[in-house]
Amino acid sequence: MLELNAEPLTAEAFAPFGDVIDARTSDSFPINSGRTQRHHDLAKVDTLGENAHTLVSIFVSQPITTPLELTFLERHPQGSQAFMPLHEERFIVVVAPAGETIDSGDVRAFVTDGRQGVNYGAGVWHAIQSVLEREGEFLVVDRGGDGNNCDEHPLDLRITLKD
Ligand SMILES: NC(=O)N[C@@H](O)C(=O)O
Ligand code: NI
Repeated sequence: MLELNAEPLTAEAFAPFGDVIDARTSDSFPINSGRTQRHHDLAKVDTLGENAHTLVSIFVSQPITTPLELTFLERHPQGSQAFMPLHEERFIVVVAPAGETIDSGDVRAFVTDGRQGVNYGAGVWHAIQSVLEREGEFLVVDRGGDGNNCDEHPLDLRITLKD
C-alpha cells in the first residue's frame, strides 16, 4: 500500500500532469465593453483518434472520506479531461505521469482549494473524481469518439489529508 499526504495544489507542481484552471492566477483581458474579464485559454484540450470530438458534461459526485483508499488509477489515452467545480467544492487529485506503467515514486497527491479546477493531459494517470465534504457538481470537458478511452492500472493507495 502506497501512503501519500495530499499537498495543496499549485500550477507549478501540477505542470507535469496538465493544467490548473484558476481565474485568480491567470492572465485576462476585458471584453464586452469592459463589463467582463476573459480568463483566456486556461487548459490544453486534446481530442484524438477516430471521430474525436469535445464533450461538455456535468458530473454530480458524492463525497469521499479520508483517508481515501484507491485500488487503481485510470488514464484517457485519446484525450484530456478537465474538472471545474461549480460551487467551490474541494477535491482530491492523485496523478502519475503518462506511460504504460506507473512508478509508485512518481505518484503525487494534491488537494484543491475550491477555486481551482484541473485538466489532466491525455494519457496522464489519475484517480477518479474525488470530491470532499459534500455532493459536488463539476463541469467536465473531455473527449468523445471511437475506440477505448479509459484504461485502469491497479495500484493500492491511501491518501491522507493533514489540514
Ligand atoms: N469515467 C469518467 O467519465 N470519469 C473518470 O474519467 C474520472 O476521471 O472521474
Ligand atoms: Ni478520468
